Amino acid sequence: MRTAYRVETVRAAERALMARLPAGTLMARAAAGLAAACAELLRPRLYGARVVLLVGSGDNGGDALYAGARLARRGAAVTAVLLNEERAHPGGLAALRAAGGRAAGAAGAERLIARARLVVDGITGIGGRGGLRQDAAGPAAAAAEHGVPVVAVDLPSGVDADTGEVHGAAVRAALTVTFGAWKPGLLVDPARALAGEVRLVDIGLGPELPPEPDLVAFDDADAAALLPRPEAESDKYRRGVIGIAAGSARYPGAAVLTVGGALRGGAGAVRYAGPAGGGVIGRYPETLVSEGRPSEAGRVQAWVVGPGLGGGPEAAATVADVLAADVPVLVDADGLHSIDPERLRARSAPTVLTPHAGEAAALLGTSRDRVESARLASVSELAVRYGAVALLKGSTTLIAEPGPGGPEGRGRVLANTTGTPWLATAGSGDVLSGLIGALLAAGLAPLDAAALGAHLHGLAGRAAPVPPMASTVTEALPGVWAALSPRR
Ligand SMILES: NC(=O)C1=CN([C@@H]2O[C@H](COP(=O)(O)OP(=O)(O)OC[C@H]3O[C@@H](n4cnc5c(N)ncnc54)[C@H](OP(=O)(O)O)[C@@H]3O)[C@@H](O)[C@H]2O)[C@@H](O)CC1
Ligand SMILES: Nc1ncnc2c1ncn2[C@@H]1O[C@H](COP(=O)(O)OP(=O)(O)O)[C@@H](O)[C@H]1O
Ligand SMILES: [K+]
Repeated sequence: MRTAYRVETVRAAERALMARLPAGTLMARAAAGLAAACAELLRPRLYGARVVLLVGSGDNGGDALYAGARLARRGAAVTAVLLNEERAHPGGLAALRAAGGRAAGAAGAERLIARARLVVDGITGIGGRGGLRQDAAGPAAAAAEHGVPVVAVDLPSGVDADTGEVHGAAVRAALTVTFGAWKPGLLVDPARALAGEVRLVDIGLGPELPPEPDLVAFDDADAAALLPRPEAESDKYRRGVIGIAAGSARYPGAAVLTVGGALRGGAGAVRYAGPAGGGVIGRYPETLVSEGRPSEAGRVQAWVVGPGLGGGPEAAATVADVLAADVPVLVDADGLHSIDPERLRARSAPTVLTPHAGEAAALLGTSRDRVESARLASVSELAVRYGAVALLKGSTTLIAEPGPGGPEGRGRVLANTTGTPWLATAGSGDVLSGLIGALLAAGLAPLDAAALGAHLHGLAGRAAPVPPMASTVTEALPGVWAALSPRR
C-alpha cells in the first residue's frame, strides 16, 4: 500500500525526527538518495556529464546543491543556476563549490540547460505556493524545450503537494525523487503526470507519521487480499447475487457490458431487470433475466443501476425503485441524472456513485474543468454531499467515502494507479459498474469494492490486446484475477 501525507503532516513528522538527530542529517539523507538516482540516470558515463541544478531559495534548493556536490565529487560537471543568488542555501552552495561545482546566475540558464544531460529541479518542494513565478518558469520551460530530462527534487516545482492541482507554470519531470513519504499530489493528476516516475527515498520519517494517511493507493497485494474466494460451504447465493438495472431500447449494449463485468467480477448469480434481456441472454446465458421492475426481480445482495438507462421519467422511476431496496446500490451513468442528495443520505444501506468528470460536474453544480483540475476536492465533496462512496473516473480514478476519519472531517480517500488512457473507450465504464457491483454483492465494504474494482479494471485495461474495447477488457479480467490470486 502506498500512503501519502499532506505537507503539514510531513513537516510535523520532520520536526519530531530532526529534534532527535544532529542538524543537517535529514537533508544529507535526502541528498544522498537524490544523487544516487541521478547517477543511475547518467550511467554509464557519469564522469564529465553536464548537470544543471535549478536552485530556489529554500531547502529544496539545498537538497539539489548537496546532491550536486556528490555528483561533482564523482566527476560530473555540475553547474547550479541560482534563481536568487543572495538566498541560495549557504551550506549546500559551499559543499558544491568545495566539490568542484560551479554556480551561475539565472541569466545564462538557457544556454547551460541546452548543453546539459540532466537538469535537477530544486526550485520548490513542499514550500512552493501556486504556479512557478516568472523567473523560475523560464528555466523550467527551457529544459522542456531542449528535451533535457529533469529530475524533480521532492516534487515537480509548481504543483500543489496536497491536492495535485497545478495553477500556472510547472516543471515536467522524467523522475521525481521524493523524501520521507509520498505527497498526495504525486498520485493525482494533473500533478501526477508532471512527476514522471516517482521514487521514494527513506529518510527515517516512518515512525513519526500518523497511522491515518491522507491518501492511499492500493498495490497488487492489497487487491489480492480483498479478492473474494469461494469457500467449501459457498453456494451461488452466499457468493453474492447482483441485480442489474441497465440498458434500454436505445442502449441495449450497456446491459450486456454491465452484466459481463458482474459475471467476470465473480458474482454467484446475476439478475438482470430491464428491456434488454434478449441481448443479455444471447451473450451471457447464465443471467437470470426479467422485464418487470427491479423490485420484482427477486432477492439480490446489491444493485447496479444506470448504465444505458436513457433519460426521462421511466429511467428515474427505475432508479427510485432500486434505491428503495435495503441493499448496497451502485448508481452510474444515466442513473446519476435523477439522484437527490437528501434521498441518498437517508438510505440505510450504502450507495456508491461512479461518475466521470462531466457527470460529477453536474452532480456538484460546477464545470467539468473545475472537476478535472481539482479532483481530490471534487471527489470528497461528492462523497460528503451525497452521503455515498464516490468514485470519480478519468485519468486518475479517485475513491472517497463520506464521514469522519480523514482530514477536515472527510472520510478516507484512495487513488487508483493501475489505470491507462486506453480505458477511455465506449462502454468500459459499464464493465466497471458491473465489476464493482459483483464485489459489493460478495459483501465487500463499499470503499473496498470500489477500490478493488478500479484496480482490477485498470489491470484488465492494460492486459487487453491493444487497442482494447469494453468487451476485451471484460475478457481480460480472468487473467488479471488469476495473476493476483492463483486458483486453489
Ligand atoms: N524539512 C526537512 O526536514 C526536510 C526538507 N527537505 C527539503 O526541503 C523542502 C522544503 O523546503 P522549504 O520549506 O525551505 O521550502 P521550498 O520547497 O524550498 O520552497 C520555498 C522556496 O520556494 C520559493 N517559492 C515558493 N513558491 C514559489 C513559486 N510559485 N515560484 C517560485 N518560487 C517559489 C519561496 O520563495 P519566497 O516566497 O520565500 O520568496 C522559498 O524560497 C522539501 O520539499 C525537501 O526538498 C529535505 O531536505 C528533507 C528534510
Ligand atoms: N485518460 C484516462 N486515463 C485513464 N483512464 C481513463 C481515462 N479516461 C477514461 N478512463 C477510464 O475509462 C473508463 C470510462 O468510463 P466512462 O467514462 O463511464 O465511459 P462509458 O460511459 O463509455 O463506459 C473509466 O474507468 C475511466 O476511469
Ligand atoms: K522541486
